[in-house]
Amino acid sequence: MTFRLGLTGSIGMGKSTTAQMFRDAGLPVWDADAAVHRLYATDGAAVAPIAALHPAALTPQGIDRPALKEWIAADPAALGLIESIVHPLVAADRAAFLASTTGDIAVLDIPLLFEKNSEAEFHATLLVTAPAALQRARVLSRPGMTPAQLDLILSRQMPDAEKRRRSTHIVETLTLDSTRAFVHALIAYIRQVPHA
Ligand SMILES: CC(C)(COP(=O)(O)OP(=O)(O)OC[C@H]1O[C@@H](n2cnc3c(N)ncnc32)[C@H](O)[C@@H]1O)[C@@H](O)C(=O)NCCC(=O)NCCS
Ligand SMILES: Nc1ncnc2c1ncn2[C@@H]1O[C@H](COP(=O)(O)OP(=O)(O)OP(=O)(O)O)[C@@H](O)[C@H]1O
Repeated sequence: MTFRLGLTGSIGMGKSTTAQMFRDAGLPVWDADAAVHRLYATDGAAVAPIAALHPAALTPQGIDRPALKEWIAADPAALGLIESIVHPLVAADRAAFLASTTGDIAVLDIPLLFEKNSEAEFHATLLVTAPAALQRARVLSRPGMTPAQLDLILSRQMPDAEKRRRSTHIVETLTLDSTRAFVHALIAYIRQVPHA
């Protein structure tokens, strides 16, 4: 049995950095965002069904994300329609990854894990978090990001406090060394604890 560890966290909390630490420790990591990028790329499985719903999103490079965002902004039904195509394909990609994984622990990096109420699909969940001021400073240091844009993104994400309540494990990504030590300790802990 492969132990499924769900990894999640809000914008700028250090999810990608932490996922890389699990990779460096030798664990297989599946990335939900990367799966969606594959599905939208040329010949990706979501290209034809999404183009059938919204032809303006079709380009030679696959599905155009800005075109989808315009559609979502203009039509309240759009996101639900996109999700009804993308989510089963993402689930199939994840199932194929898990079926091909022989390791004892697999990490599944899923930005919307709690927003989509998926926690029952994992043996444990790890939330990456940081104090709000550190999160802001990290995100605002990205080129092109403004305080107004960040506030809009944060207002649409589930509050960090709610994610903290729902996760089984939490790591504060204050320094790279302390986070790496936590990652190694969590792997050792999961390997010690008997699970079905
Ligand atoms: C809306 C799209 C075109 C925006 O793409 P873009 O590259 O600009 O941004 P990105 O994918 O990083 O998303 C930005 C933010 O939008 C929010 N978001 C994206 N998808 C969803 C969704 N289905 N429900 C709620 N929020 C969402 C998230 O908070 C995310 O952090 C894209 O996210 C999309 O096609 N989403 C639908 C597919 C989906 O559900 N993906 C989520 C992973 S399964
Ligand atoms: N453990 C850590 N210690 C110190 N700084 C960190 C740590 N993890 C991440 N950071 C810093 O925070 C920034 C954001 O990290 P990262 O890109 O991993 O976040 P993310 O949660 O994946 O973001 P997003 O959800 O926006 O993609 C990085 O530029 C990095 O400098």
